[in-house]
Amino acid sequence: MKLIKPDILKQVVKVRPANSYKGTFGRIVTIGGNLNYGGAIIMTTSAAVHAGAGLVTCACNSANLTALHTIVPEAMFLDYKNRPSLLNAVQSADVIVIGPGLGNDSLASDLLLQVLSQITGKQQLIIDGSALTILSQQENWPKLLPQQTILTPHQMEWQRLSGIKIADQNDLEQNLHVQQQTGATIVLKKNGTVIYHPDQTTAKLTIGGPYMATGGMGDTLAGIIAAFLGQFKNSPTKLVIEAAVYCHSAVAQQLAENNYVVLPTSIIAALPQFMQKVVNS
Ligand SMILES: NC(=O)C1=CN([C@@H]2O[C@H](COP(=O)(O)OP(=O)(O)OC[C@H]3O[C@@H](n4cnc5c(N)ncnc54)[C@H](O)[C@@H]3O)[C@@H](O)[C@H]2O)[C@@H](O)CC1
Ligand SMILES: Nc1ncnc2c1ncn2[C@@H]1O[C@H](COP(=O)(O)OP(=O)(O)O)[C@@H](O)[C@H]1O
Ligand SMILES: [Mg+2]
Repeated sequence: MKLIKPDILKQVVKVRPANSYKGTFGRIVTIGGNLNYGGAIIMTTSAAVHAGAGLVTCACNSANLTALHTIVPEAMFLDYKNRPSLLNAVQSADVIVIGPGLGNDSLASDLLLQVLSQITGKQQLIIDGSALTILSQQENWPKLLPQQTILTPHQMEWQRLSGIKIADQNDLEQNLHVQQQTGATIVLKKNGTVIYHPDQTTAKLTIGGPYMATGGMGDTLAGIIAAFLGQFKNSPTKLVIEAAVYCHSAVAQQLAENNYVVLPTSIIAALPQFMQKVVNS
């Protein structure tokens, strides 16, 4: 299996062209954040903004509006119960993230199914958090996935989806067998995250560590992947996803030199400087 090396960042993160504008760097819609888990979608949204996404709209429970705009005023807001506006925003997005803090009530599963049926071949969809659990409850879920879907399960979410017990998830063949039924990219998150690409190649992360074991860490990764996909369109999707996964843990590892625990919000704040260092190096 390929190990993801530091030079992945230089291959993907490029100096911005002078004649660019916000539309050049991707329209992202993030969907999630119920009454209890507003922080999750705010972190996803903020991570996408700080990782360089051009325009980010967050669709969540309206109770989260003030917090969202206080933490990340660069993001736009949509009430996820307002179906026409949500579908409109989804239609014009380059990348959609669904799931962080979405919860698993009937509104949540309705939203997921509607988004799944609406995505076109030109868009990329990242399914994370609660949306993975909802997906695992659907009959023949692999067939519901549009082209260019990225699933970002932690080990329990992957167990729910694949039926493969956490203890057996180091078995590449078993994971590939399920992945092949989906056509999707699977980012199986753990200490030593493994990415299963649609062409059945795999790539392993060898950085990051237990200082990352904090709620919101995966929500943040989903936002970084979305931002990278939205803006680095000249690189192959495989490399862009690998670079995003590497970047998340590389920032964490750097912060861990002086911090016992690395907060997702600290990673988010450090992203712009970290990415500039990549292009300066
Ligand atoms: N601040 C917030 O609003 C937060 C909201 N969150 C959201 O909460 C929802 C539920 O997600 P959770 O992941 O907490 O709940 P899940 O029920 O999906 O997963 C947690 C369960 O899985 C088990 N588990 C086993 N291996 C694991 C592994 N490697 N990583 C994580 N869990 C493992 C845990 O012991 C626990 O029983 C998601 O929508 C998520 O986005 C979480 O991200 C935490 C922070
Ligand atoms: N011990 C660890 N070593 C390396 N990475 C870790 C460790 N613990 C957590 N992480 C990383 O943190 C993230 C956790 O994702 P997830 O469980 O979905 O978080 P949340 O849903 O709370 O945002 C993943 O990217 C995972 O790889
Ligand atoms: Mg998660």
